Order: sequence, then C-alpha cells, then structure tokens
Amino acid sequence: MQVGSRRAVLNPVSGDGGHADAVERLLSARGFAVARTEGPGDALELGRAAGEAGATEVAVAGGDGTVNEVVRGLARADHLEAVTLSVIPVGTANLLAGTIGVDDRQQAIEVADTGDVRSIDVGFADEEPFLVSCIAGLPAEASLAASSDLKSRFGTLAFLVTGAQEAIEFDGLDITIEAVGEDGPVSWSGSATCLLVGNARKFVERGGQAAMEDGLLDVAIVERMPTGNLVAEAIGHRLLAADTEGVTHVRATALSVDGHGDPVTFSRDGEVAEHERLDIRVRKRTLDLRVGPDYDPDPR
Ligand SMILES: Nc1ncnc2c1ncn2[C@@H]1O[C@H](COP(=O)(O)OP(=O)(O)OP(=O)(O)O)[C@@H](O)[C@H]1O
Repeated sequence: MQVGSRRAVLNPVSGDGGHADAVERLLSARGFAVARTEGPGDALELGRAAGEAGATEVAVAGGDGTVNEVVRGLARADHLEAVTLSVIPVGTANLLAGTIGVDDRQQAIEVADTGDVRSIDVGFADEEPFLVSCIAGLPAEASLAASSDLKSRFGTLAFLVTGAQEAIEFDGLDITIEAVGEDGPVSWSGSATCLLVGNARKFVERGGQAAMEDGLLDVAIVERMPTGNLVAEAIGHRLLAADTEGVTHVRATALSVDGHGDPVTFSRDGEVAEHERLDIRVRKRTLDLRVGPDYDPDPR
C-alpha cells in the first residue's frame, strides 16, 4: 500500500449525517487523506483533483449522488481506468454499495482497505459516466418530484409514494430507441412509461445485481399503460418479469434514445438532466472497484 496515493471524499450530510467524524477517523487510520464536501459539486471537483494528482485509490463516503459526482470528476481527469474506487455507504439509498455487497460502514471500511478488486463496466450517457443505472420516464420524473425532506424520512419509499402520485399526471414518453443488442440490432418506437438502463442493477427477472463485468447494459422499455396498472406497481417494486406483456427487454452494448424534439428527463444514478437525444453505451471492465464478499461476478 502506498500511503499518500489514497484519497477519500466524505460528504458529511449524506443520509442522516452524524457519521463524518467516525468515518474520517477510520479512513485516516488506513492511510486515506480525507477531504470533506461543503456543498453540491464539491465531490466532482475533489474527484477531479484526486484524478489529476494521480491517486491510486479513492474512497467515497456518501450516498449514490456523491459517488456519481466523484466518478464524473475522475472521468474528467481521464483517470477512471487508473484508480481503484471504494464506497462507504453513508447515504440514504446506497444503491451501488448494496449492489456490490457492501452493507455497513464498518465492513465498508475494511473493504476499502483490503477488499477484493473487480474490474467493472461503466455506463456513459453522452460523455457522463454512470455506475448503477440511467432511467427515463416515470421513475426519473418521480425522483425529481421526491422532496429531500420526504427522501430523508422515507428513503427509497419516497420513490414509491411520489411514483404513485406522478402516475396520475405522467402521459408517457414519445421516443425511438435504436439499440445494439447482444443478438443484433433492436428498434423500438412508441409511447413509453419508462426506459430503464441498468449497469450494476437489473430491472427484470429477479431484479437485484446485474452482471457488471459482461460489457452489456440491461435495458427494459415499458410501454405506456393506463395509470393504476399492475405493471406500474411492479416497476415500483422492481419486480418486472422477463415476459411481462408490454415490456421489451434487451441486453445491449449501446443505445440511442430520441425524443423527437421534446426534452426527455433522464436520471443518471440520481443526477437528473433533460436531453432531446441521448447516446448511451457501456465500456467493458473500465473501473476497478473494491467489492464485498457477497459480490457475484456472474449473477445470471
Ligand atoms: N456539505 C454539504 N452540505 C450540503 N449539501 C452537500 C454537502 N456536500 C455535498 N452535498 C450534496 O448532498 C447531496 C446528497 O448526497 P448523497 O447522494 O451522497 O446522499 P443521499 O441523498 O443521502 O444518498 P442516496 O443518493 O444514496 O440516496 C448531493 O447532491 C451533494 O451535492
């Protein structure tokens, strides 16, 4: 271990806060130089600075939003492929950490220090990286609508609550999708309730962790449906079956999404932005990530 090439980015207000001093102490004891964020965008700059300084290891103590910022910063410094990343889950939902078998803070510190390193795929939406998922449509609108107060009180449940509320007003995405599927090209055109593109997470079959080292994105396109439909409920519970009517499922290396001139709201690991057209692709085994003992390299 090279002390000095280990850096940590700590968001002191992720989740319910209160973790900062303890986590900083534990990371410092393992040779990480810890920097705290002071507001939105700081984690991106700290990630970029770590990349530009040539850090070999970067630990992120935060939620998915903080991880996303750090990964974007590392990408901007062109350092994604040269770093080993680890995650200390102190956020609200911690989807990435939960997906790679990192469950609690104490264990996460051990994993950040000496955990197994796997080289995982990284998704890119235009040039912006994502690790967990890039979604459009109802869930993205819902995450926009979930107030931070609601989110801090109910966590991911806020998604379900606001998702149900949004369903009343959401009138579908008019989109065309061209995907480079594992078995050939796939085209889809029509009105969709949502588009779910998973890298670390899959949305069909049993849900849960997707294969993160196969160079494929797990794409589910859900046709627009009347509100109150059971499928809408299933999306909320991430329980889509592979053969659910109205759901197109494809594993793809790339896809383009065209909103025919209308802006489409996308959520990249929780970071929300509008695009009239978006190109999504995956770069196989691009980022070294420390994973927990339950991480499954091939969950299919
Ligand atoms: N010192 C700070 N004060 C206020 N906000 C901050 C500070 N540092 C970072 N932020 C912002 O805090 C927000 C929430 O961060 P994060 O995603 O880590 O936590 P979370 O929302 O609790 O967890 P999750 O995304 O896993 O649900 C981010 O948008 C980030 O920009």
